[in-house]
Amino acid sequence: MSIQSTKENPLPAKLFNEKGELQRPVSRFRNWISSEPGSRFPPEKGRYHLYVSYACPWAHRTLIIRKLKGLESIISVTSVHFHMSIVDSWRFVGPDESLPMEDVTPDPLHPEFKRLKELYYRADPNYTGRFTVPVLWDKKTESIVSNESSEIIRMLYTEFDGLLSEEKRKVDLYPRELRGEIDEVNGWTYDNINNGVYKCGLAQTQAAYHDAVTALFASLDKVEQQLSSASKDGPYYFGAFITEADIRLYVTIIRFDPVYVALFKTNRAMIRTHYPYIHRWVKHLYWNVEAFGKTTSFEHIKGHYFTSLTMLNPSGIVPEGPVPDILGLDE
Ligand SMILES: N[C@@H](CCC(=O)N[C@@H](CS)C(=O)NCC(=O)O)C(=O)O
Repeated sequence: MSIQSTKENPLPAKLFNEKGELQRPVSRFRNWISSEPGSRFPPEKGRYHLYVSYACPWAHRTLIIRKLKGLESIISVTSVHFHMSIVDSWRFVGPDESLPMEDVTPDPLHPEFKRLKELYYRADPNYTGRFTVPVLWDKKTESIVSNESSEIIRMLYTEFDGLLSEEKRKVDLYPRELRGEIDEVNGWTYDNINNGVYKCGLAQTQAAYHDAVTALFASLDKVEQQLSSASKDGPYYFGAFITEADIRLYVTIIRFDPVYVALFKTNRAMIRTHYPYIHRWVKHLYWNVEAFGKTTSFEHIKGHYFTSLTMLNPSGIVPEGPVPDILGLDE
C-alpha cells in the first residue's frame, strides 16, 4: 500500500513507508562548532543564535542544555510562535503579539523575516527539506551551523567550556564512563519513545499504530524499571547526576499526559497514574531543576500540537485537561 498526501493527511507522502509508518527525514545542516584550531565555526560569545520553539521536544533539548551549561549570555535565543503550518512551517510572532515565556519575539537578526523558512533560504537558496527547529545560526557567515538537535546539544556540552566558569565547565552531561550506556539508551529511547509517540499519532494504518504503541509502552516499562533501581543512588536516570539520558527522556515525558495521551492516542496508560518512578522523576526535574522547569511552557506545548496538527484535531480545540498539567511534588 502506498500512502498519499490528502486533505485528511496533508503531510508529504515521503514521510511514510509502504506500511504507513512515519519515517522522520534526516537533518541537512550538519556542521560543528569546534574549539580546534582553524575550525570554521569557533566558539565565540555573541556569534551564534538558537532558533527554537518552546513547543518542540527536539528544540527543548537545546534550551535545557543552554541553561544547564550557563550559556545564556553566550548564545542568544528566539522562539517562534507555537502555531506551525503544515505547509509553511513556523512563523515568528509579530511586533505586537505577546506570548508567554522569554524570547518569543520577531526575529531580532532579520526583522523583515516572517517565517523560519526564510532563514533556511538565506542559508541555502536551493534548500528542499523541511523547515525544522532547532536551528543553530551563525551571525557572522549568515548560515546554519546545524539543524540537528542531537548534535547541537553535544557541541554545547564542551565546545564553549573555554568561555565558562569553572563550575559550569564541570557540568558533564556525557561522562566518559557512561557513554556506552547513554548511547545504548538513546537508541531505543529515540525510536520507541521520542519519535515513538509521533509514530503512534501519525500512523496511517491500524497495524502501524499497534506496533508503535506496543513498543512505546514496553520501553516506558523499561524506563520505570531503570528509575526504580537508580532511585537508591539519586533522582536522575543514572542516579546521582543529570546526564543526556534525563534530557532526552524529559522532553517527551513532560508532554505525555497533557498532549500525547489524547492527540497521539498513547492512552494505554498515563504517567501520573501508572508509572510512579517516572512520575516522581519528571516532577523532580520540573519543580526542582530550573533548566527543566523554566524552559517548559504548557501554553506553547498544548497550543502547538492541538492547533497545528489539524489532520488529527480538525476543530483546533485545545483540551482543558489534564488538570493540572503537572502535579505538585507531593501529589
Ligand atoms: N532531527 C531534528 C528534528 C526536528 C523536528 O522535527 N522539529 C519539528 C518540530 S517538533 C519541526 O520543526 N517540524 C517542522 C516541519 O516539519 O515542518 C532534530 O532533532 O533537530
